[in-house]
Amino acid sequence: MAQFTLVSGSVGLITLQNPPVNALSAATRQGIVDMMNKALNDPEVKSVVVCGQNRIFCGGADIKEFGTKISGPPLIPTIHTIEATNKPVVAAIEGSALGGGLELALGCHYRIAHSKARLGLPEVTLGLLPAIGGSQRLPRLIGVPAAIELITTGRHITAAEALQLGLVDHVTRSSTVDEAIKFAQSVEGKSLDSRRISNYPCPHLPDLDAVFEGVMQEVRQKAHGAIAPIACVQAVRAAATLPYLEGMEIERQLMETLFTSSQARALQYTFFAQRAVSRWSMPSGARWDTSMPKPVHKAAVIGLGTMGRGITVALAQAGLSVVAVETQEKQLKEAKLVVSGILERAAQRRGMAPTLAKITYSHDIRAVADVDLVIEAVFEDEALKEKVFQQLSAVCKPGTFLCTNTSSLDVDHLASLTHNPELVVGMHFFAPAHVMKLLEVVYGSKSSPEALATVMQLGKRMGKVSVAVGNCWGFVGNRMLKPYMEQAFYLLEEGATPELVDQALVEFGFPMGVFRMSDLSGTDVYWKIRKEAEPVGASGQEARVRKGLRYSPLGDLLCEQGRFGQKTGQGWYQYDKPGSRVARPDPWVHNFLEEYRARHGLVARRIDHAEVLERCLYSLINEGFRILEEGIAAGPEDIDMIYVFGYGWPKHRGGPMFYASMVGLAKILERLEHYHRAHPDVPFMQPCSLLRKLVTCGSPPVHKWKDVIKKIHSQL
Ligand SMILES: CCCCCCC/C=C/C(=O)SCCNC(=O)CCNC(=O)[C@H](O)C(C)(C)COP(=O)(O)OP(=O)(O)OC[C@H]1O[C@@H](n2cnc3c(N)ncnc32)[C@H](O)[C@@H]1OP(=O)(O)O
Repeated sequence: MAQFTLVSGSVGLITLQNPPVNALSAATRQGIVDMMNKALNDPEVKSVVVCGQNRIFCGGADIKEFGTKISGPPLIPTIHTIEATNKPVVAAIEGSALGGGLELALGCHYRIAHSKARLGLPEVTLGLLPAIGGSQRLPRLIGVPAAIELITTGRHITAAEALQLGLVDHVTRSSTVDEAIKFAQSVEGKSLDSRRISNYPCPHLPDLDAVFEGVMQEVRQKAHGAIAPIACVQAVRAAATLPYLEGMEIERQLMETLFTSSQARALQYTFFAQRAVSRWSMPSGARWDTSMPKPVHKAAVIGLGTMGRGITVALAQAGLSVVAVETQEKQLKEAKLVVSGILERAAQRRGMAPTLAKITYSHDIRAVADVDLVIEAVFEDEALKEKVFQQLSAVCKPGTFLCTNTSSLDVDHLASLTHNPELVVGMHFFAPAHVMKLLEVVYGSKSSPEALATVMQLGKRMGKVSVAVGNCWGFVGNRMLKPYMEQAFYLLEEGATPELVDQALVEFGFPMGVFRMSDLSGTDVYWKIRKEAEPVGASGQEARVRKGLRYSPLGDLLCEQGRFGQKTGQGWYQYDKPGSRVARPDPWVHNFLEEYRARHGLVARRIDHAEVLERCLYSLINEGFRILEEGIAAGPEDIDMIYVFGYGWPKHRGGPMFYASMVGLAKILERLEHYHRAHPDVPFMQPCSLLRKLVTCGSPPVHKWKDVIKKIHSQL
């Protein structure tokens, strides 16, 4: 797991060997300890270079070992030995030096990085802190403000930025290991007194208390309830105020709390789940590793509204040639300006030339005749999309994949209008499409494995977390959102205010609550969908009943007042002016709710945050179990990644299905039964049979659910 070689007569080269990323597993740590002892005790060795096999220095601690009983030696004593030795030790950083890997490098006397290397302390993203001395050494080396920023965000930085910060001593474009060996030889026998970071005083900051107070406030606000960023600030504060060894003790204590926390488990689950969803499968048995994607060099976007513009940017940034089609001349001109502006600003930020030349604009759909893949992004109107798909099927070259950006329309129906339904796939982007990480990739009953593989690969090229899901109303994300929103309306009927519901959800960790979110995206978006699904007043239904089931018309009544949310300056909240982002509670809404309750004989009661969370979240989770049972999502990880990357579910809670497993499936079942007894006319509260089955099977951990689902399907 680590190899020792004597090179150039006097340099001990220690190579970490644990593919794919040389993570610091127990065996690798043992290897480092043994090889370092060998090097430091060998009189022939005058200097040491540490590097990683396969051009990657080290991806940090082995995340798979977290949550198991940790064996193997700790690294802190060895890092102290490295720092204290009189033989110069040089870290040769290629690929990545992350987490524990960078902490090891910080214990070395010199760091030489390849120009393409990436460095960072991303422990916070796993619910931890850099606890191999990183929280104490980094601020001593690069100063408190820069260290806080890197440690609390977990951001990976380039070698150039690392050089600028003083994190590395030299950046090279040639062989890093060769340079490190030459350099190590050049400093053999020289004093290392000025190279031991733990001896450095932390650079002085005037008004330290005020700085940390401000930082803590900012970090708390961004953390949405995550505890690791707070602990990171506390650890850096210890570095800034205490001698090194006392700071190390604070680092250890903070880590002890974080290491076993449910947040760390959730974040580590998310790390692996994000990677697991790329290994997709279809109910037919087709899989990611047996289905070949087709190359896509040139793509087209049809419709240049907000979504189409974002998709055009995402495709261009992924390096594709794009044909952007918009039939309305004014919209086309405006889109061109907006797309160019976004690409120019992004290129400026990255110090690169913009990719404008890759986009051609047209108002004629025939311009897409030679593209490999089309993404239709016209207005969410079934008749309009039908027409576009018929046109596309007629004008595109044979074999062109036809994709629809829809949030709820039937992919199979659109496919049925084309000559080759096997080439049709849904691509549900989230606004803004060039920013949001999630892409729901919807395969229809006729979509070929090749089509799905192609679109999943395209999603990866665009930097998306792409999740393959089956075709049903709302797919996974919006389908689960329906019961969540429905419960929020019922809570208003029963006595809650939009502020109370939203506050409970924000305290849970969402960036905003359901009503603020609805105002932001436009209250009329779901109004339109509701009107289509359940026409108001059809067959003389009562206002609060649809098809014999409970219905809340509150959202419809709000829209009838022209209160479409932020864009109109009024919705569930009031805003200073249309488009303003500052939401304030609105007495008009409170009055509107009171009048509504009075009209329907409803008596307001006190509703607490626990009830809001149980009703909104458990009904959403229940629908998630139905989705798993029906095979619309292949596993709980797929649902969780959709919610984390597309719907603002707090990452430190791992996604709704992981959260359910942490709460306890028996408790979720018991509460759903309770609410269903109280509201038998709300089918979303009726516990799904998969949930019952899992509870009967002893509530297995989330990674075992697939086995239970498979068993259910094989029994059907
Ligand atoms: C014993 C107790 C010690 C306590 C120490 C506490 C202090 C230190 C803590 C840490 O160091 S925590 C770990 C910090 N490191 C990270 O967060 C880095 C995580 N990895 C990445 O960001 C990326 O993987 C990468 C290194 C940038 C490489 O990216 P790339 O896109 O090239 O490959 P991936 O698909 O992401 O990964 C390939 C493969 O490797 C697995 N993997 C990656 N990193 C780790 C790791 N640190 N531990 C275990 N496994 C890791 C990853 O899951 C992939 O596996 P498969 O999914 O393909 O099976």
